[in-house]
Amino acid sequence: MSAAARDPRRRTARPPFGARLAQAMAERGPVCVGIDPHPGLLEAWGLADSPVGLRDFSLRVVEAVSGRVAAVKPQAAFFERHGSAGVAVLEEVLQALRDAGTLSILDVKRGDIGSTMGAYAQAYLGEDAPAAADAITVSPYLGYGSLAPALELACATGRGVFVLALTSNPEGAEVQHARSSDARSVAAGVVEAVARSNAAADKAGYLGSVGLVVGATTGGAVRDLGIDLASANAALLAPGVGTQGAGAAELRSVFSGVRHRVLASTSRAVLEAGPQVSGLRRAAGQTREAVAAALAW
Ligand SMILES: O=c1ccn([C@@H]2O[C@H](COP(=O)(O)O)[C@@H](O)[C@H]2O)c(=O)[nH]1
Repeated sequence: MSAAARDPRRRTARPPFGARLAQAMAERGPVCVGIDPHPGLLEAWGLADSPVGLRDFSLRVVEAVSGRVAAVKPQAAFFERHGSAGVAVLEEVLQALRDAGTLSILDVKRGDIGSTMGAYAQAYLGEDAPAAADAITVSPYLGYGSLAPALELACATGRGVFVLALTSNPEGAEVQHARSSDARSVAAGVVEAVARSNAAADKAGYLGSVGLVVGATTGGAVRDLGIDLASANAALLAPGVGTQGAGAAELRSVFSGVRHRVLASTSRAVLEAGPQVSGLRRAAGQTREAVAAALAW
């Protein structure tokens, strides 16, 4: 491979992630299905808790939902727990999604000092990286500026990032709801930073490629913290739908005024309908219909 081809910043003809996601949501609705191969789910599907079982599980999900939902979100942790063989399966799953023309959002929640963040960015957002996804989740809690290498590489390769703002777990509030001396909450600061990152796309009339993670379980936090989600020109990845308790009412209430930006994410609630591809497909379709109705899609 030439040095130019190895350069992870090599510009690509791929359209920006924000535009690709907006198109996928317009065509396939506002749902993302997670691939979370929990040991209990592998057992329930009659599969071994091994890289072989992991591969069978994940590729069945890809077969069931590709082309039927806007995006698929593999959870890296469930692959990494199988060591290097599990990571090889993750790379295969990401390739299968590419082959199927379905957007991948790799849930890795990376965040580190800028120089190390550059290496993470090359691993997941580099042009020819084996584990490249269309987008990844990142954590801004080492400072939003530390994410710059990921934002820059995503922009160069037509990929995206989703920045954790208000996570779906109850423990997130102790950090994300904290207020600084000017009374602004940490989460509101993250949303403002994302709005700045997406400003050029906004001006050009496109959805930005820097999304936000806002859990569907976060109740009145968006309102109580005075967060203006609409200002961010960002897709809103909303985990927490299904097993964590959020449904139609929560989606309507948390995302009032920004419903058209929401990409609702659900994993176990669909995966429990396996192991048959037909069952998974039916569950994903029902979720898509229910979420679309809730968000008046
Ligand atoms: O705030 C967040 C961010 C990410 N997640 C991830 O989404 C899925 C949720 O799985 P379910 O089975 O639908 O509960 C999982 O991979 C989480 O790590 C989240 O839940 N909340």
